[in-house]
Amino acid sequence: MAYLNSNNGRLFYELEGEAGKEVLVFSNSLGTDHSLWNLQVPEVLKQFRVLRYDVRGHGQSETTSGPYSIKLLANDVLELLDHLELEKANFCGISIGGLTGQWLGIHAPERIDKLIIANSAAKIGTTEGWNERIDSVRKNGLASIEEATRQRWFTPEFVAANPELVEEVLRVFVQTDPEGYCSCCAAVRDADFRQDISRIQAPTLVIAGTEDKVCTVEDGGLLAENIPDARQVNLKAAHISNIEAAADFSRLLINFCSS
Ligand SMILES: O=C(O)CCC(=O)CC(=O)O
Repeated sequence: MAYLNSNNGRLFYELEGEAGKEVLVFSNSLGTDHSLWNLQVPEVLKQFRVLRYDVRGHGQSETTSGPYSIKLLANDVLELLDHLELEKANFCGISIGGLTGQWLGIHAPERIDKLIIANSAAKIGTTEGWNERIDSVRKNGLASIEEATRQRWFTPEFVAANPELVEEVLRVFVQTDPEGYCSCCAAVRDADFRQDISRIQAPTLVIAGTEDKVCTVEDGGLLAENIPDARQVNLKAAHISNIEAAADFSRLLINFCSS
């Protein structure tokens, strides 16, 4: 575990695995941190080096003054790769992490080997919806939207069967710095890659959740239809599919990156 000073902000990261293996970078969703990938890492490490980090304003990464942009968040990844002298890597991002992946695929194709965009979209939500969420979090804190978040992130069946796992994810959520969260909400609000995704050259795997109401199967379809070398797989899960369908997610990811 280590820190990098990136664009005047301290970024937390962890690089694991044997030097010489290909690298897979994981980028977390809004209100989570690098621990989101705990269920993937042991399997992935059998074949890849794993680079995880906390998105700016989340976990142990610093909350610099906002609002943020996806370009800023993607440049954090490029600085991390430069710092670790990694010329190219596979990149897997979920939701806001998937937007970061799209930016990298469009603007830094020479740094991205294979791209996995999970539970994301070329445009997520509406300006009004994001502004309402920002106002509500600034006034009432993240705990005030915890229950609604649980319902968007996991199906009721998964919550009932895995209460401790779900509570652990939500514990990270309520501990997230509200200002960091709001600054990232603004980055999601302002991102719209619908006109640009056709420029992504990296082989791309789009993963969607059949029960995801935030980034739908149709949102995944728009990505898969417009990115030239993309295919889509739908998992039976809500928004946080890498946890709700962890084994299938890991298998897909590993098969795709090793093909
Ligand atoms: O999860 C993200 O990174 C952004 C999309 C979102 O609104 C997630 C949520 O809180 O339901």
